Amino acid sequence: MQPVIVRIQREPEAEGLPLPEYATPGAVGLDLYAALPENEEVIIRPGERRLISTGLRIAIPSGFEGQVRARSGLALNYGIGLVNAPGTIDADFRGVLKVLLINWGEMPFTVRRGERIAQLVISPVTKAVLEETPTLDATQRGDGGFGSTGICCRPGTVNTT
Ligand SMILES: O=c1ccn([C@H]2C[C@H](O)[C@@H](COP(=O)(O)OP(=O)(O)OP(=O)(O)O)O2)c(=O)[nH]1
Ligand SMILES: [Mg+2]
Repeated sequence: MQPVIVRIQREPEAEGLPLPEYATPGAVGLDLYAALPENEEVIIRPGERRLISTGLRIAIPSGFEGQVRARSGLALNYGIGLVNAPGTIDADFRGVLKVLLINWGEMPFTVRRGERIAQLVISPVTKAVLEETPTLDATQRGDGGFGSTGICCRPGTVNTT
């Protein structure tokens, strides 16, 4: 796999923090660090959402996108997710990358400087060219969706519980 170069710039708030990094050689997400001031913590109460800065600006090359994804450990242990999961980082975005956390759990969750709050996946994307047409080709699925093949079970079986 040929790595793609993503240029990154730190704001003063991110000085002293590690750059986002892959936790293991096979990891696909770069862990993102909260760039809160040293003496400031953010408490997210159950049901609340908070925007946390990474203090970083990045330039994703054209043909790629960034996806901000939740960390499953925070989700499992504290109910912490992303309101806009996954967050979309456009290739032309040059603002400060931020993470929109939400507390789906039962306990207040505290975010402190330097904590790994989410992960950034860089993915290739394709651009669509829309062609308007009066008819579309027929398919086996047709208009079916939203559980048309069966809600929970093997296709064609009925959930009786
Ligand atoms: O979790 C996120 C999601 C987005 N962004 C930044 C990068 C992205 O390129 C920009 C716009 O995001 P999006 O297109 O999802 O939001 P929008 O509501 O459509 O805003 P806009 O009108 O600016 O596109 O905001 C973040 O920093 N974090
Ligand atoms: Mg947008």
